[in-house]
Amino acid sequence: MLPAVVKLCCGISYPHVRSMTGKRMTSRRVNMRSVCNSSSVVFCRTAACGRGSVRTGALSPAERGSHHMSCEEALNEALEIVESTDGWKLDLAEKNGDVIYSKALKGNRKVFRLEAELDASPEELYEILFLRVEEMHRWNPSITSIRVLKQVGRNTMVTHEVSAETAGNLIGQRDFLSVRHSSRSGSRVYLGGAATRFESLPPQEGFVRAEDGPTCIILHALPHHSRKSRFIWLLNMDVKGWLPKSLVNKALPRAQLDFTKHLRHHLTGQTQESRT
Ligand SMILES: CC(C)CCC[C@@H](C)[C@H]1CC[C@H]2[C@@H]3CC=C4C[C@@H](O)CC[C@]4(C)[C@H]3CC[C@]12C
Repeated sequence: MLPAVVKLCCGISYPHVRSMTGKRMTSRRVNMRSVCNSSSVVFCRTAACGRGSVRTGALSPAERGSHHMSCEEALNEALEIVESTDGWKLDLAEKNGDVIYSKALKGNRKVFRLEAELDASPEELYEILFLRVEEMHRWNPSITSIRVLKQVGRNTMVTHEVSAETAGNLIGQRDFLSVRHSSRSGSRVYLGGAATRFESLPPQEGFVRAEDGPTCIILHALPHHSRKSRFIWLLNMDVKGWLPKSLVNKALPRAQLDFTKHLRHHLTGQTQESRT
């Protein structure tokens, strides 16, 4: 009952989600769910009543569409995809050990799973990738800006992201409107995201609004290393616009490798800073 109420009052829709997998999530992750549940309730209450710093208001039934998903369902959906064992093919393998696997979901949408090892603890990465998400454009030239439009507690936020128009990016500039959510299970940190609609920020003129998610990042500490993590990132993106699939499916894993490269570079700077 509660999830249904949550979804109803949330006014956040994930139109593409169900058509993609054709099923709903089961509650496998008991401890994670309880963390998520509490924050999504707060989130939805705030969204529906317009309390908090940004008034969102409730979306009209037409805007809402017929498919709803709560933040936690989106994260679970992404985890289900990333942890599935069938259908993955090696897409790219870098000399430094970074690998990307890809898999076609129903509807022939390709998703990508990057696996890398990073010199930072899950906690440090959580700080960089979630708490300080608005600073990402400073160290990642693929991103022009990220704004937190709404923050609900520590674990959930609505963000607007604009990707950069860089020479290496064959796809062109995009903007995204996502709900982002974090949760933990022991020493693991999960970051989830999915495209959403937000009344006060309809698609912008001159921008192609792409849809990110359901997507997730899993951060977990490597055994016997206090400052090393395994970084697993599911990229599940509909870039929209008329583009050949072959081009998109080349650009997306490239974008993942670039992201990881910039993140590493940023981490090196941070380590030097903390030593001086
Ligand atoms: C190829 C073109 C279209 C897109 C290139 C830019 C892509 C790689 C950028 C644009 C927006 C970015 C996302 C913006 C916000 C977050 C939330 C954070 O907690 C983890 C990283 C994550 C999920 C970023 C991953 C990289 C991202 C998806």
